Amino acid sequence: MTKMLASVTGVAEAEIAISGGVDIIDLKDPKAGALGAVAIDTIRQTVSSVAGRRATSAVCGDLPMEPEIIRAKAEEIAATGVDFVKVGFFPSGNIAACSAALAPLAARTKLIAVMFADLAPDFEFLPVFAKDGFHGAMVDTAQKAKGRLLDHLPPERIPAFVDRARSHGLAVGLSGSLEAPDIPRLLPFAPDFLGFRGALCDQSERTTPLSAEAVSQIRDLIPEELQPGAPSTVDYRLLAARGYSPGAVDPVLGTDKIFVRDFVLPVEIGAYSFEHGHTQKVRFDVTADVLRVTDHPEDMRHVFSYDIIMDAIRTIVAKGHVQLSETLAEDVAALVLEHPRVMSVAVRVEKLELGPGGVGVEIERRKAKQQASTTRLSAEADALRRRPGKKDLIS
Ligand SMILES: O=C[C@H](O)COP(=O)(O)O
Repeated sequence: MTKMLASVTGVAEAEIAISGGVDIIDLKDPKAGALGAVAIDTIRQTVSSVAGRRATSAVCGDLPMEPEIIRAKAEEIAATGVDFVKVGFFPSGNIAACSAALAPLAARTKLIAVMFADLAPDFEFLPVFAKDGFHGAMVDTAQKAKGRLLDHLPPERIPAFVDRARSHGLAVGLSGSLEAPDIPRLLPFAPDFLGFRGALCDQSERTTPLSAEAVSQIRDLIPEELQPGAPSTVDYRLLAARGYSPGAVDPVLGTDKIFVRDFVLPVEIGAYSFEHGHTQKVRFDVTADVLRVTDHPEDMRHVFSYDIIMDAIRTIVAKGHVQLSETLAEDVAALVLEHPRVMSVAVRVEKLELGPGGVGVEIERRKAKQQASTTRLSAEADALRRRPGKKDLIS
């Protein structure tokens, strides 16, 4: 289950975050750069105030990539008792040396390597961090005024980071000026946590104080793990809004058609040899029948984002050459139908460079009985309640 990390400046904001249901309290000074460190005493006071009610982390700062500087700062922060120490790795020839310098500390403290989507991150360092004992790796953005995570690391490139980190046993975090509409687009990658600061502040201005209302709105978009023994009064309509438990949705509300039209991408596709080794323009038209969760949609909790459809298409296309239009259509339909609120989907795949206008295929696929997913969720919920206490990678 993906957890929510909130970057806070100290005790007062930590309490706002805890009250809003945040899972990880991250100490950071948003006025001191992308990874601005807060004073050691502030970290100590906040860790003491949180007193184990939540996991805690703290950043080392935008430090030069000098092994001894990095090691000394990380040791100092680890001594405050935080659960995780976040170390920023900026482009340099010294990354491997900095990672190695932290290996002794990594043996006794959970270190998170922070890479930056807007600074051409080299994910070849992920196995290096793992070798040196890091607990996890995350991608953030360094230049907060220059776009969000997905502007620099598009959805189709996220699996390269997540899968690579996971294959080396690293916990995975995603952050970088994330906003509410980013959340349903990132949850399918099942990161261990999503990190926020800007979206938790008034006017999304990360240097202003944390807003309880903003924290709550972001929290509501990330399904919380049902705590063992939690009361059964889970708001299934809200879970449905996040793509869970369609069975709990009021059948009277019916479905809406969410569509993507004339989405043209360069695609490596075709069975003929002359179609290999290059791309051709392919137009996608997709219409999904999505269970409604309210007749008064107010925010991202209540909608199914068409971005999810486009991300699904981009992710499939990024995998490489596809022989048949039919295969491409089936793959897109299957990925869109994975979303629990999608009941059926029509997919049209059209090659635009081969025929008089276009040639291709159109399919419609319906989800297998929705009871399966409802049964699945209630079974999951029951299992979570019974579970004595699952060890999370981030906990
Ligand atoms: O990981 C948490 C970061 O502090 C995210 O900050 P941001 O949302 O302002 O990019």
